[in-house]
Order: sequence, then structure tokens, then C-alpha cells
Amino acid sequence: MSALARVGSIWLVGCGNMGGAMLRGWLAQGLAPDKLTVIDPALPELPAGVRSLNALPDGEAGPEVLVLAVKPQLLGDVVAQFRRKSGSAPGLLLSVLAGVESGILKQAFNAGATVRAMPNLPAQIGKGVTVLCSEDADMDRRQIAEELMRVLGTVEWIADEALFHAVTALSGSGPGYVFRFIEAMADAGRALGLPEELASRLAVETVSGSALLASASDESPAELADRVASPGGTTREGLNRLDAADGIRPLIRQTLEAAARRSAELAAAARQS
Ligand SMILES: NC(=O)C1=CN([C@@H]2O[C@H](COP(=O)(O)OP(=O)(O)OC[C@H]3O[C@@H](n4cnc5c(N)ncnc54)[C@H](O)[C@@H]3O)[C@@H](O)[C@H]2O)C=CC1
Ligand SMILES: O=C(O)[C@@H]1CCC=N1
Repeated sequence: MSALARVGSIWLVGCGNMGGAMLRGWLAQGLAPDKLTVIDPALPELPAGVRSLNALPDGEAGPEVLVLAVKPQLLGDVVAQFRRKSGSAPGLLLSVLAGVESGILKQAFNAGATVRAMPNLPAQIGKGVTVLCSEDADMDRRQIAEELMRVLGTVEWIADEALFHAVTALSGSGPGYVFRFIEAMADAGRALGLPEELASRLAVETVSGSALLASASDESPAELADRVASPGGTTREGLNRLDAADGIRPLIRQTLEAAARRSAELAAAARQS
């Protein structure tokens, strides 16, 4: 029996983009809906059997697993509610909040164990990647956290929580950059005369196929790029522009640095609140 199957109650606090993806993934994997309570003031439409609340329940014992998926700036509201209303600490706290460190979460919820997770949006189709980190979870709770996130795609554990800023900047925020890249490719194709919808389809399929190939191939992305670029051909000309001193590498580096900086700012704000 999986560790997750033994869990009796899971509360999901915040059911938007990421919380909603997690909920759908758990149910698709066969998690019993009657184990799940969703707490979200927006009262999103939920699959049958899942308990829906617009606030944490009054005087009810805390769940075995509490999953936090609200915006980091709302953590204070959730903590205040939890302290006011809930009878006991959760056995496991799993948080996907960007920037909020486990020390803060531990202090706030006094959970049996705390696991930080950084998933990403392709989780909505089971193709995400989630990074997990915990200082205090035993094997059983690590297993529960891993099973909860594995339905969303692949899972990686890291030992050093300080790396979460970099992880958030790369894989957490990364889909946003890739979507922007797709948009820019389509815009550039349109500027060269392609019809709008054709340019969009070509851009999406090119990025999707290339990512699948990079994932399936033994060759590095650099080697694969060389396979596309015939000597004296069109791709080399394009790559020369991307590889210029003011090309894609410094831009992407600055992009990740900006996101990592923001993650550190969110962490500092959570420490002060
Ligand atoms: N969207 C993404 O790609 C990723 C998001 N995250 C993290 O996931 C968390 C949620 O982000 P999204 O799902 O994008 O945000 P979202 O805005 O789509 O969802 C947040 C949900 O929280 C609900 N909410 C607001 N106040 C609440 C309260 N007091 N109690 C319970 N629920 C409340 C809102 O109604 C909303 O449905 C953030 O902390 C973010 O850092 C992490 C990785 C990727
Ligand atoms: O933009 C954000 O803050 C969240 C964390 C990573 C992706 N979305």
C-alpha cells in the first residue's frame, strides 16, 4: 500500500492554478474524494465528493496533511485563521509557496513535518517537474509528499533549501519564459509574412517537439543544435545572432537572476510578517 493511500485527510488551502492542478492530479490517480477538503474563498467548482469550504473550519482537528497553495502574500491570513480555528497541528505540511522558508512554516503551523515544494505549471497535464526539500520529514512523510507531487510529473529532492531561489527562478517560473519565447517566435514569423494562426501553430509545435527530443535524446542541447545547423545554412546564421554577446545567454541569466532576487524578497517579507 502506498504511503499516500494510508492518509485519511488532506486539506488543500488555495485551489487556483497550482492547487487546482494538484487536486485534479490526485483525483485522477484514484485518491478518494472524501479524503479531500478544499479551502478557498472563491469556492471553485470541484469534482463530486470533495468537501468545499470558503474558510478553515472552526474547532475541527487539523488534517493529516495540510497543503498550502495560496499566494505567499496571503500566508499571514491563513496562519491567523489556522491558529484561531483549528484544534491541532497537521502531521505533514506541504507548501508550494514561492519564497516562504520552512522555518517560517514550521513556526506558523507547528506541523509534525514540513516539506517545501516548487512545482511548475505543466503539472496541469502531468508534465511538470517538482523540487522537494525537507529538514525534518521522516521516510514515510517524504514518501507521502513525493506521491502527492509525482502525479504532477517528475520529482527531484534537494538537500539545501537555499537553492530554492534558483529552483524557483529556473523550473518554477521557467514555463512563463518558454511561453514568452513561443509568443516571440510566432510574432517574428508573422513579421516575416506568415499568417497569424499558422505562425502560432508552428511556434508551439517547434518548441514542444524540440523539448520532447531533448528529453528523449542522449545528446546535449548543444549537440542537438548542431544537428539542426548545417554548415553555411540558415540555422547557423540564426544561432550566430542568439549566441552574440548581447544574445540569449546574458538575457536568460538576467531573467533568472531577477526571478531569484524576487524569491529572496518574498522570503524576507515572509520572515518579517
Ligand atoms: N502558478 C504557478 O505556475 C506556480 C505557483 N506556485 C505557487 O503556488 C501558489 C499559488 O499560486 P497560483 O495557483 O498561481 O495562484 P492562484 O491565484 O491561481 O490561486 C490561489 C488561490 O488561493 C485562493 N485564496 C485566496 N485567499 C485564500 C485564503 N485565505 N484561504 C484559502 N485560499 C485562498 C484564491 O481564491 C485562489 O483560488 C503561490 O504561492 C505560488 O508561489 C508555485 C509554482 C508554480
Ligand atoms: O511567479 C510566481 O511567483 C510563482 C512561483 C513560480 C511560478 N509562479
